[in-house]
Order: sequence, then structure tokens, then C-alpha cells
Amino acid sequence: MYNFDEIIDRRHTNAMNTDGFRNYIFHADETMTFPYKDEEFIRMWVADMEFATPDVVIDGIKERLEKRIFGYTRVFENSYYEAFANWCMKRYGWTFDKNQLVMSNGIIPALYELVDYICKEDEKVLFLTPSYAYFKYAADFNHRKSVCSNLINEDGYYTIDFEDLERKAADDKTTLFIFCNPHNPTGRVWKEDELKKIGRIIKRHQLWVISDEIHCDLIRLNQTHIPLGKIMPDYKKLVTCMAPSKTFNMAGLMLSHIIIREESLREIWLNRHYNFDNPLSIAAAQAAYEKGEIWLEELRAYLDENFRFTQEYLLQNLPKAKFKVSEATYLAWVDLSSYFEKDENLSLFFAYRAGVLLEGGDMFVQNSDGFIRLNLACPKSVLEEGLRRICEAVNTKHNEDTSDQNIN
Ligand SMILES: Cc1ncc(COP(=O)(O)O)c(C/N=C2\CONC2=O)c1O
Repeated sequence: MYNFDEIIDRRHTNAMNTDGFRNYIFHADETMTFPYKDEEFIRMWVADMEFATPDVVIDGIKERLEKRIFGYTRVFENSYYEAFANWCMKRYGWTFDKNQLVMSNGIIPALYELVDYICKEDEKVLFLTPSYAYFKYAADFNHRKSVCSNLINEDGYYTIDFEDLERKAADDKTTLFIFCNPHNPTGRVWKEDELKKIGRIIKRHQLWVISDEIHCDLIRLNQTHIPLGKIMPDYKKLVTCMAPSKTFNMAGLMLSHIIIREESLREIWLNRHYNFDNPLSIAAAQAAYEKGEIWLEELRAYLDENFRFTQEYLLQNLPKAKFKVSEATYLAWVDLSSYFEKDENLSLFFAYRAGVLLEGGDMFVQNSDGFIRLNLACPKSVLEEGLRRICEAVNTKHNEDTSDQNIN
């Protein structure tokens, strides 16, 4: 029913994806040049999708446009809460009280605020690594120390080092655990037994926990997401973050759900946060949750095929690469450490040598050397060209390195 093969021109839309890469990836300005024109790059970096936002979302926005007044707005209508709460109940068998729901323009700004509200100045923020860098930035911005617990890489499948995590959680100065569920960039969907172990550690050490579940709708067809709130139904010091932004490719509409159980923290949020929202974003999100399921299921099937294709392509063309299909997200986490030195700037290599924009291991805090992260949420034809260029560039380099070794 939906055409995910369609290539949509995103130029001149002020998109980070097309216009923000020099600054975000390379900390450079527009003067940075490459042997490719901007429009010649295959863009596999920032986590938004090359697919049209669902028609039902666009129709929801159009319907609100026809009301023609866009004054100060926040979520008052019960129908909005019911749309999102019903979505959570239907898909995850979990929901929450309406009064626990607050809105944020994004999960990143929510993390920045919550670290400040939760952690005292000499307290620390704990998270699993490799990690989405903004977990560290949220601590840095608030001058709180970060404590990292490295995941264990068992031949491409990542597991939690519970002994290490418990040891770090036991530090009285570590008061907040930012938990990525599902996990970016490894793509893990944490299973019930893992979540129960996490829950016991959190409870034993009375940690505050922010469960960032932004990727929870984008899981492989054979996977099931379990909200941490379902594992810890009575734990008050839990904040759950979810959003339609990743699921329905509407991150630019800047609307996220922050579910705060603890009343005192919620009060701080409501007193200090700017509690107004964009009326078009509210309409878009409500339409997505009420009518977006068919689109989402077709998207998930398309993404599963892109992952299958990627695994097959890498096996055939880059035999020393290690890659396991992500259980969640549309992000492929590929181990190229057999081809590169530990300190190689992989983003720079692939931008110059392949015309592919991607995020390299050094962008995920630690425990990520030699890895690249590929955004597979694009038409298959684009994915195939990106993989072709990546494999050609790596194999050419490998041959150059081998011939250099033979000469020396
Ligand atoms: C775990 C996680 N939390 C929060 C966010 C951002 O939430 P927002 O502020 O947009 O509501 C992202 C987006 N991840 C991105 C965005 O680009 N590259 C990534 O890895 C994410 O992966």
C-alpha cells in the first residue's frame, strides 16, 4: 500500500540530514569540501528516515490547518491522552495515568532538564556504552559526572555486564541511570530477564531511572518491546520517555512524551518547563497514534528486508566485517575493526573515499572503536548504492594496505 521505494528530494527543506552534516559530524563549516557534491552523498548518518511521513499524519495536520487559528496551545483534550495511552496498552500491555504525562519538544531537552532536576551538583549519571552521545552531553551540560558501564560484545550480540553495572550503581554519588530501551546504537531489545535484573539493581540502590524508549515502536517483526515501567510497576523514581518522532518520521515536529511518576519531580517540571506545544504537532501525533498502525507495520516489514539485504551484502562483499541484524531501530551497527586502525576517523574516511555520510565509533562515547553506524531507513536502491560504495572503499583500502605491507 505504501511506496517506501520512492526517492524524495529533501533539498532546500532545512533538513539536518542534507545540510547539517559538516557541523554535526566534522565540526566544520560550509567551507569544508569533499570530492562529492552535497547531493551526491548517500546519507546514512542522523536518525531520521528518507520515507514520507504517513498520509494519515499529513491529513491530521491539514485538518488542524483548516481551523486557521494557531494560538497558545497545550494538550488539554482527553482524546490526545487516550490515543497515546491506548497505543501503549495495545502494543505493550502497559499504560500510565494521564496526570503523569508531560510534553517536551524533544527527549534530548528533557534529558538536559531532568539531569538538572534530579542530580545534585556532586552526583553522577550512569549509562551503558556504547551510547547515544546525548546521554553524556546531558550530564556534561549540567556539570555532572558521567559513569559508563561497557556492554559486553559477544560476537556482535551485546549483553549487559551486570557485575560492572551493580558496582557502579552502588556508588552513593551515582543517583541517575539513563537507560536506553531499546538500545541505540547496538540495536538490542532488552528481554524480560535482563530488565528484571536491571530493575533489581535500580531498586537495591534506589537510583532514579530515565528509560528512554524512543525506539520502542521500531523493532524487528520477531521482537517484543517491554517498557521498564511494566517491569517496575510500583517504582516511583522512574521517568519513561517515548515519542512519535522516530516511529512516524516526524522529529521536526518536536513533540515527545515524558511520563513522570514522582509527583515532586513532576511539579518541578511543570513549574520550570515551558509547557506549551505546537498545535500542528499535537494533531500530527494524535493522528499517528489513532490511524498510523497500518503504515507502521508496512514500514517494519520494509526495514526488516533492508536489514536482511544488508547482512547478505556484507557477508558477500566485506567478509571481515561483523554485523548482526539489530533487534530494534533502523540503525545497523557494523564492526569494521578488522579493516581499520583503532584511531581512524571512519566518518571522514567514508565521506571522502565513498561519498557516504555515516557516524563512526568515536561518536558513541566509548566501547565503540572500529564500528560504523548505518541508517537503513531509506529506499532499497539507495541502501544498495551506499553499501556498494562502502564495500568498494574498504576493499580498495585493504588492497592498498596489503600491497604496502608486501613492499615494506
Ligand atoms: C536514544 C535516543 N534518545 C533520544 C533521541 C532524540 O530524541 P529527540 O530529542 O529528537 O526527541 C534519539 C535520537 N537519535 C538520533 C538522532 O540522530 N542520530 C541519533 O542517533 C535517540 O536515539
